[in-house]
Amino acid sequence: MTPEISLSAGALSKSYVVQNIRTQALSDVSLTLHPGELSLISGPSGCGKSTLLSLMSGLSRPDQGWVHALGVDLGRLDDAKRDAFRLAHCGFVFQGFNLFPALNALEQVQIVLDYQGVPHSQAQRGAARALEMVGLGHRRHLRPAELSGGEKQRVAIARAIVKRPRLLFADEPTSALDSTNGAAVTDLLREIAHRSSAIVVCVSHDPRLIARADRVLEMEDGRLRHDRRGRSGLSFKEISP
Ligand SMILES: Nc1ncnc2c1ncn2[C@@H]1O[C@H](COP(=O)(O)OP(=O)(O)OP(=O)(O)O)[C@@H](O)[C@H]1O
Repeated sequence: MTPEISLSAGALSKSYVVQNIRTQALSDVSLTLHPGELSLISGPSGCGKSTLLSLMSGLSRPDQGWVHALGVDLGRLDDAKRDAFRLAHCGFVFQGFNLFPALNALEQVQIVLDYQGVPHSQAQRGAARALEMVGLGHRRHLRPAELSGGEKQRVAIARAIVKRPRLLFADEPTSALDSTNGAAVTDLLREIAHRSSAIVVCVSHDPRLIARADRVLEMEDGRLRHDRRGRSGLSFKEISP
């Protein structure tokens, strides 16, 4: 049976201690994200967006609270099992693209399936399909130095979706892009959510992206403040402190 596509967190808190000074990055955050939607986590610098993404994706552990992903309580997994969970079910897109300079676009994407032990020709077909999905089929033989910033980010997205993850996390995926490319990348992430019924979560402090998301979660001082429908603009929920 296919597991239900679900991602929920309850009462998440996280602080960091540096040189005996404690910073409360996240305080008592609860939320449920829905499949088939692009959810945007927005808010000013330092409000806890990346920390929330990191906890929701199992990259780090909360001080308090829980995360349930695809029916799995991530807090009950040891580090090796959380790594295996992420490898199997999560895709990641970061601001800096993180592409290998020597590999062409097809190879950048294919390497993910090679690493999973998928047979070569199947991996090549899968990588080509993912590049088609992001509109880069015709650019598959180019290396990063020969691609624009927007194209590089689309290769990074193809790499993140090639194994068809149920959960896709993007941290500031548009901050290195101009507004046209930023909008195109955001639209692509939304399209991926709609087409694949994945849960797509994007962290950004770029206010221009708010109108392009299905749902906008606004953070301030480590807390969720507003939860509203972005594109329809129909519902709006104020979260009391
Ligand atoms: N590894 C860390 N060590 C110490 N403090 C940290 C660490 N990571 C985050 N913080 C602090 O926690 C707070 C929240 O940081 P976080 O990166 O989650 O915010 P953010 O909203 O994503 O910020 P930005 O938009 O600038 O990326 C900030 O005060 C930050 O300085």
